[in-house]
Amino acid sequence: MSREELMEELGKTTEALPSQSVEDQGTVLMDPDPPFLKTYKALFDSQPESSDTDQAAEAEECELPLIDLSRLNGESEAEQCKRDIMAAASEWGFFQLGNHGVSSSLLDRIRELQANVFRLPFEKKASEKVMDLSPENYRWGTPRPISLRQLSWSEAYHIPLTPATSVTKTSTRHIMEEFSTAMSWLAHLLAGILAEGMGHDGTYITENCTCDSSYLRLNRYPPCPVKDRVFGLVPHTDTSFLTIVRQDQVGGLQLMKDGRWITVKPNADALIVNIGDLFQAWSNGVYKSVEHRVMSNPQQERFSVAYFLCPSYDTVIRSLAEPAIYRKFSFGEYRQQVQEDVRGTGHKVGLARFLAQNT
Ligand SMILES: O=C(O)CCC(=O)C(=O)O
Ligand SMILES: [Fe+2]
Repeated sequence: MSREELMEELGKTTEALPSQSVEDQGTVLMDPDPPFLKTYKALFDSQPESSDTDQAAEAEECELPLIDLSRLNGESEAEQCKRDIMAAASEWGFFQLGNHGVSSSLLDRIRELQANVFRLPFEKKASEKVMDLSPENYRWGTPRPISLRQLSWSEAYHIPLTPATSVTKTSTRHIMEEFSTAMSWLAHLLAGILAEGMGHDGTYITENCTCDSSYLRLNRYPPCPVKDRVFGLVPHTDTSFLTIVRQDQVGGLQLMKDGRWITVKPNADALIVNIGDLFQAWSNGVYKSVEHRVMSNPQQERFSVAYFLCPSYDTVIRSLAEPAIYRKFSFGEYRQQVQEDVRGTGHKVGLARFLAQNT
C-alpha cells in the first residue's frame, strides 16, 4: 500500500468518537498502538512499581547453536548435521538455521507487509478487514491478566493457513502463502530429522501436519513506556511440534537455559527454531519445549513472524517410549485445555496438566 493510499484510509476513519476533541480524535484514531495503559489501568494503578523486578533483570546475551543447513547436501557432513540438530533440540530446545534457503527478498517482503498492516490505526485493525487480514485473527494484550506479569505488550495476527477460496489472490495472501510454503518445507525437513533421531520415519508428522493445520503469527511489539513493568510477550512454551521464527534486529527474545534467562542475539541471516510441547510429549522428553519470552523495549518497535507446525485437532499424541511421562491426548484436547487455563488462571499450564500419573 502506498503512503497516499494509507493516508486516505486513515482519513476515512477520523469521524468517530464524538466525545473527544477533533485533535484528540485524530491522535487516537491514527494511533497504531492498542490502548494498553487505558485498558489495564486498574492493574497498573494497583501494583506498586517495585514489585516488577524480574522484568528489569539483565540477562546474558548469547548465540544459539547455529546449524548450517547446507551441510545436509554434503554426503559426509549430512549425518553430523542431523546429529547437531538433535543435540540442539534436546540440550537447548532452540537453535538457529543458517543457509536455510529462504530468500532475503521474501523475508523483506513479509517484514514490509507486517510494517504496513500493523502501522494502520488500532481502531481499523480491531474492527475491519485490512490488507486481507481479518479482525477475528487480530489479538493484542492478554485476555484476562490477573497481574502485570501476565500482560503482553504486543499485538498479533494469528493466521490459520487454510487454502484461499477466491481465485484472485491479493498480494498479502500471495506473500503469506509463499512464506508459509517455505516455512512448511523447512519445518517438515527438521521434524523428519528429529523423528529419525527417535528411530521413526517422519510419516506420522507428514500425515498429521497438513498444510492447513499449521498457522502463521505476525507479531508486533510496540514501544513500551513502562518497560520494566510488563513483558512484550509473557513467558510461555509453544503449542506446536516446532516453531520457526524470524526476528528483526531489535532483539528481546529470551529463553530459559539451565534455570537462567538468556537473550538471543539477533542474527539477520538466520531463522530461529524452537521445539514445541507436542514434540516434547511425543519424544517422551528427549526434545525440550523450552520457556521463552520477549522483553519490551521503550524506544523501538519490534516485529517477528512465527510459523507453528501443528497437526489436525483429532491427531493423537502418544509417547514413543515407555514409561511415558505424559498420557496420550489429542491435539484438540490439548488446545482446549490450554485455552481454558489461560482464561481461568491468566496463564498457560501446558504439559504439566497431562502427566501420566494424573490419569
Ligand atoms: O517474537 C518472538 O521472537 C517470539 C514469538 C513467540 O514466541 C511466539 O509467537 O510464540
Ligand atoms: Fe513462542
